[in-house]
Amino acid sequence: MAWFRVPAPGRSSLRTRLTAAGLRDATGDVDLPADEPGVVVLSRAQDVVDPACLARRPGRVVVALAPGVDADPWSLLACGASDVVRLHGDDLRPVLDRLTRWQDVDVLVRAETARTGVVGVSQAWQLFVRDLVEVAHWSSAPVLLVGETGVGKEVAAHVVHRVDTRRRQHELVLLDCTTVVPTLAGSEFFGHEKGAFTGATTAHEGAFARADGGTLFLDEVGELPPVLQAALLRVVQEGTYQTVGGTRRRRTDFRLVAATNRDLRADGFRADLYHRLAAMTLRVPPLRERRDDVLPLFRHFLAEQGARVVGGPARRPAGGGPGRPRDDGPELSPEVADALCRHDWPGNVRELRQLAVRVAARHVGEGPVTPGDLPPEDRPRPAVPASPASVVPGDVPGPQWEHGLEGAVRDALRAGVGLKELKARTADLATRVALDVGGGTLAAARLLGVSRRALDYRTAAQDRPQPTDPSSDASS
Ligand SMILES: Nc1ncnc2c1ncn2[C@@H]1O[C@H](COP(=O)(O)OP(=O)(O)OP(=O)(O)O)[C@@H](O)[C@H]1O
Repeated sequence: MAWFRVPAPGRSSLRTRLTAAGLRDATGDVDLPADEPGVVVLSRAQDVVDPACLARRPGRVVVALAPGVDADPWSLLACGASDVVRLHGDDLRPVLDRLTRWQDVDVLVRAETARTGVVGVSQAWQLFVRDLVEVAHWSSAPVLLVGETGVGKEVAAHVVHRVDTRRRQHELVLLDCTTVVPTLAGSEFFGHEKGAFTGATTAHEGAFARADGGTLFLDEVGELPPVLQAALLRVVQEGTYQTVGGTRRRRTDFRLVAATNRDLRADGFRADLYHRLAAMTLRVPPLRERRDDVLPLFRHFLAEQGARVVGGPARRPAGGGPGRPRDDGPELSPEVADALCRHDWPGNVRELRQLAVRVAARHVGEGPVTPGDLPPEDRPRPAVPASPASVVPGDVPGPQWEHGLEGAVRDALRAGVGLKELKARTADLATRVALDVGGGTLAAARLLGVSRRALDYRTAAQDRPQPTDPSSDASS
């Protein structure tokens, strides 16, 4: 139930009218109520809104200024108010209309996320998904989704299609512009007639035709070649296209949702097309800006995997069928939860999902996910290397080799280091560790998790360190 606050005493008539409109009186609450939108009415010149309250509850509070009360609306918005309206006489409609809209948005968000298995509890995600649903449901404008790889742009495109009641009974056509082959691009977008070119043995329906009535999602739209940018602009402007080999223009009517992880304005993308696509630009926040989502998402993905793994633990059903957010995955040990929350997730939700797949494959039984369930390459680097102290004379060497030589090689390969460079780096690393431990190559080999022969081979090209502890080498 939406709420109101009228901080000034003696405004009982205002209270009575707001209560009669179905709002709950939250004037005495210590903090702004958390789950529902509401209104704070400033009815005297000396009334103020506590900015800290707004900051904790952004996106859901309208501040209403009674006649004669003045306040800077831009400062209130900057503090977290969603809107500032001036009341005229007894008319509460501007306030009530906004609250009703936000409640409708909430209902749609809850219904759609429950139906499609979209998970997100953080404030940043909630603000994003509410904006998305509002734009998608109450307008027909194109939507541009901007965000890093793996943040959920395609997931968001599905939400747009689902909540657009005029479009959802038609098709959502997904097209990844990075995979469009230039020579076939015309056919993929426009379709072709039978015999239009060699090999065109049948007519083919392109994306513009399939999306008619529905939604066209162009992923990585920044990769679209210039010639196709021009063609797309014409379709978007005129709502017509011509098939390859066709003789007449056909009509199409779709909602365009585009996604990019680059700044199209700075990247040689056609400015006129950009302005068409960017009518409603929404930024999908990266996972590191919504760390509250990490654990719910991880448990959701683990539960999905649990249901798929043959012989996986039989868990209670998710209570909603496939695609719904799941909270029936295994618990996480505190160390695992802590490690997940600390990670920066450069690959965003996709990276988290892939980790859940790897962890689900290692996890056994009904107990919590333990640190050992994380594959070695996914474990956080320990602050202090867990090397056997007995073989580490002298200083603790740097972090590059704390996963052993194999780990260092794997890290380098992942970073795209070439083979020649890799050879030089491993030789250098092996030599450095041997020097760090006082020149004893047997101790260094143990520390790096390889045989002494392998270490000798690696360091052969380098200046061989002189052992300072001959006894350690004598024992090999
Ligand atoms: N909020 C979410 N709830 C559940 N699953 C999600 C959510 N966000 C993303 N995912 C999952 O994470 C993976 C990556 O999401 P998606 O493909 O939508 O990202 P993207 O931003 O479109 O990536 P790219 O930029 O690489 O195309 C998918 O498996 C998707 O189902």
